[in-house]
Amino acid sequence: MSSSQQLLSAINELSTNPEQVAAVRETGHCVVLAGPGSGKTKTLTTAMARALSDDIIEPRGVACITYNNECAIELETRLARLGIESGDRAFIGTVHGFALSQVIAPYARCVPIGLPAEFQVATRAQTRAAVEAAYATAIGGSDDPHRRWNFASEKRRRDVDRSRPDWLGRNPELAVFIEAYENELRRQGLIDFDDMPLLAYRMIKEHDWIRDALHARFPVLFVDEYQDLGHALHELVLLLCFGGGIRLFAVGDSDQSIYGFTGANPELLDSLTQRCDVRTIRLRFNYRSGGKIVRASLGALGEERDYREAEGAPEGELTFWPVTLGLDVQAQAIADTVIPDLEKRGFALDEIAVLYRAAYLGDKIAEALKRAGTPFVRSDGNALVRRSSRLSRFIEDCARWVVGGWKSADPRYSRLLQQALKIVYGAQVRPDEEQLLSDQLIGFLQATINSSDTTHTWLQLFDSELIAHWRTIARNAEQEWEVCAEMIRNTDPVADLDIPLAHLAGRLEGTGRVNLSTLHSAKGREFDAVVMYGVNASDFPSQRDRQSTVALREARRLFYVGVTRPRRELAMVYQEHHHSPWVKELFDRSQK
Ligand SMILES: Nc1ncnc2c1ncn2[C@@H]1O[C@H](COP(=O)(O)OP(=O)(O)OP(=O)(O)O)[C@@H](O)[C@H]1O
Repeated sequence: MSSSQQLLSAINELSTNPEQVAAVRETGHCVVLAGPGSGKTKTLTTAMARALSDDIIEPRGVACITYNNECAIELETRLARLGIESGDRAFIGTVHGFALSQVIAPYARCVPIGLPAEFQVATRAQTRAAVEAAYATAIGGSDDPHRRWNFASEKRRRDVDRSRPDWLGRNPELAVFIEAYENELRRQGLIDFDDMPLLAYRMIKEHDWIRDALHARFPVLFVDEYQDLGHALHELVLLLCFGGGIRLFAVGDSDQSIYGFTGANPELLDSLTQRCDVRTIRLRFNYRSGGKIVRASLGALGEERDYREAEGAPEGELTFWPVTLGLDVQAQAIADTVIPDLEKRGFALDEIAVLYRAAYLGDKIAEALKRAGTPFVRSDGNALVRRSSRLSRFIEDCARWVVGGWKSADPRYSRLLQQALKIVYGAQVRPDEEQLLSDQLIGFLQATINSSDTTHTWLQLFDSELIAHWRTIARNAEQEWEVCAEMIRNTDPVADLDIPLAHLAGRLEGTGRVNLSTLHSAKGREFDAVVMYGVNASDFPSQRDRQSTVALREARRLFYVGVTRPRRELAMVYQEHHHSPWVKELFDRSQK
C-alpha cells in the first residue's frame, strides 16, 4: 500500500469519531485531552502523517517529542505502519534528544554559551565530582553535598528561565550552587542530561535566528504524553510555538501523570487549554477496554470522569485472587494458577501482562515462572533488553533478523540500518558514512545467520565487530554504549545466565511469552489480560506514598495506569484480608 493509501485508511478508521477527525484535520494549535485507550496516540500519529502529506512541503518536516526512548520507539513503530520513517522528514525522540541533536549540536559553535566544539556528556562519576566541587566552593559546611543537590536539581528543572525574579528570589543559595556546578562541568567541556533542554532553551531565547531556523525546518511540533514532560519542555513549547510561529499539536492525560519525581507537572498541560489561541479537543470513548473495566478504572482513580466504552464493546471481566501469604506466595500463585487459568480460557501468553511496582518484584515473578516452565519477557530495570534503550532494542532486533527475520523481512533490513544510523550519528548522515555503516552491519548480520552461537557469544561478537568501531566514530553524544557490555554480563554462562539466541530474539517455537513489566513501563501499552501483582494494603499505597498528598495522588494515578491496560480481563492478586483499599473502591465502582 502506498503511504497516501495508508493515510486514507488510517483516517477512515477514525471516521466514526468526529472529535478524532477534527483533531487530525486541525491546522491551528491543538491540544487533545483524553483518558486511557481513547486513541490519543492513534490520533497524533494520523495527524502527523496528514500534516506531512497535505500541509508541509519537502524538505520541511515535523518534530515529535515524547517522554522517553521507550515511547519514542513505540511512536516510530506506529508511524512506520503509516509509511513514515523517522529521520527522513520526521524527528521523533525525547526532549533531550531534540535539544541535543536539533539545537545544541548544530548551533553551539555559532553562539557564545561556553561549550567547546567537542563537548562531551558527563558520566555519573563526573557529575558527582562536580557536585562535590561546587558544594565546597559555593556553600561549604559539613552537609552531604548530594542530599543538598537533590533540592538544587529540583530548582534547576523548575526555574528554566533564569531572567525571571524567581531564579534569585526563591532560594538564592541553591542558584549559586547550581551555577557553580555548571561552571565546573563547562571547565571540563562537559554537559549533563538536564543541561540539554536548558541550554537549548537559552540558545533559542537569546537568538531569534535559531528559532527561525527551527521553524523553517519543523513548521509543526507534535508532543505526546505532555503531562509527563517537565517545565523545560513547556518553556520550549511557549518559546517555539507561541513566540516562534511553530504550530503545536499536543496530546495528554493529566490522570496518567506518573513522573512527578523527574519534575513533571500535570498543571502545565492544563495551562495550555486555558489559552484562547489553542483549540482543546476532548475524546470520551475508551476503545481498549470493556465497560466493566472502564467503570473499575474510575474506582481505581477515585474520581469521576465522563469516559465510556465504545458502542457494542463486550463488558470485560474482573477477577480477584486472594492468596494466603505475602509476595513470594503471590508470585507462585500467579505462575501456578492465574496464568494457567487465563491460558485455559484462550488467552495467548504474549497477550498476558503481569504488572508490579518495582524491578525486585519482577525477579520474584520471573523465578516463579521459571519454576513453572512458562516463558516470559521482562520490561523493567532488571530486564535483559532494556526497553528504554535504543541500543538494547536494536540489538534485540538484529537478533530477530539473524534468527529467521532475514527470510520474512521481520524486521526489515532498511529499518535496522535506520536504527543503526540514529544510534551512531543521531541526526544528519553523509552518504559515504551511511554506506560504510551499512557494509559493516550487513557483513556482521550475514556472517551470524543460522550460527549456533548462544546469546552470550553472539553479543560478544556484536560488541567486538560493531560497537567497538561505532563508539570511535559516533557523533551521538546521548548514546549509552555500555548497554551491550551489560547484556554480555547478564548472560554470563558461568553464572548459568546464558540463553539460546532464539530466546533473545523472541522466536521460541510454538509459544509466546508472558510480559512482565513495571507499571511505569506499561504506560501506553495494552494487553488482552493484565494481572496486577501484590495489590496489598501495605503496597498500594506504600508507607512512602502516605507521606504527602502529592505522593499519594501520584501513587493512585500509577495504579490507574495499570488498571487501564487490559482489553478483556483484569486480575487482582493480593494477600487475603489484606488487600489495598483501592481494590474495594474499584470493585464497588465496577458494579454500578
Ligand atoms: N476511532 C477508533 N476506532 C476504533 N479503535 C480505535 C479508535 N481510536 C483508537 N482505537 C484503538 O484503541 C486502542 C487505544 O488507542 P491508543 O493507544 O491510541 O490510545 P491512547 O489514548 O494513546 O491510550 P493510553 O493513554 O492508555 O496509552 C488502540 O488499539 C487503537 O487502535
